[in-house]
Amino acid sequence: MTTNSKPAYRRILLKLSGEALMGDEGFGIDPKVLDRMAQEIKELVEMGIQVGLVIGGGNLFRGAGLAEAGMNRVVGDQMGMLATVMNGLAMRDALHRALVNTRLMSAIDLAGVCDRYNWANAISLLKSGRVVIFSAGTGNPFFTTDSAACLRGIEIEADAVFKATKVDGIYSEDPVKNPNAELYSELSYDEVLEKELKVMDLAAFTLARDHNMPIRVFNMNKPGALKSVIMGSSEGTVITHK
Ligand SMILES: Nc1ncnc2c1ncn2[C@@H]1O[C@H](COP(=O)(O)OP(=O)(O)O)[C@@H](O)[C@H]1O
Ligand SMILES: O=c1ccn([C@@H]2O[C@H](COP(=O)(O)OP(=O)(O)O)[C@@H](O)[C@H]2O)c(=O)[nH]1
Repeated sequence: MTTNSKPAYRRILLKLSGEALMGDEGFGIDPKVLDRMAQEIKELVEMGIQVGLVIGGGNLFRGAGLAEAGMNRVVGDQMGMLATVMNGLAMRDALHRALVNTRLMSAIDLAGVCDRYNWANAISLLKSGRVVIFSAGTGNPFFTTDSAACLRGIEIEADAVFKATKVDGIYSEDPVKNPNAELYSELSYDEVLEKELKVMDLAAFTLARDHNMPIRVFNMNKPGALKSVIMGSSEGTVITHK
């Protein structure tokens, strides 16, 4: 592992899955996990890194799951998007308690709760050192927050999308099912497609590929891993054109 004394990135888009917020609970938000993540994000802000954040909603609702149970898919997706706003509110609160200036934006109008997503405002807030949380995904059903992370990452001209996950990176197979799976440190977009590795859904992935947005997958359950990858360690897996 090699690290430099200066951060390797200037502006990042960090994607946290909703499940990452629930810790060991089966549902909802674990305040201890939220506070730890807020502290880790604070460290980045103190190093001068501009942080955009996309949070999932899978700890509360997923449209596909609700549709399987009989609900209309669009309504289920709307509930999923609102779940990401709830997670965003909780994360903003944790960041404010950690004394980090943070703005919450939503792709859906929620006047009185948070700002409506606005690209120009987001850029100027990031430049002034605020963390900006992009919630409600893309604002459209049938998409995921991985798509939102790639979309916002491209829009704000982030250096890379950092996908925080529960495993150490991308493996030759699902490491939960096969503990002997091989961890990749680098992959090209084409290799991910050829090998059918499940990194994110295809819509999100092809958006990143077409706009040359590097994706780094790393394990957020490891304390300090976020700072370590930002400082240029080779932890996790990076996907680029190579
Ligand atoms: N080739 C693979 N490499 C790494 N993880 C994989 C792979 N295939 C499936 N997975 C699974 O994907 C999960 C992480 O996906 P992620 O998108 O972060 O979760 P979520 O679906 O909660 O958003 C891991 O827990 C792992 O079990
Ligand atoms: O652009 C979007 C992003 C999210 N969602 C809905 O919000 C849910 C929660 O997002 P996601 O599953 O991506 O969360 P994560 O897996 O990251 O926790 C999804 O299942 C969808 O129902 C949506 O409809 N459009």
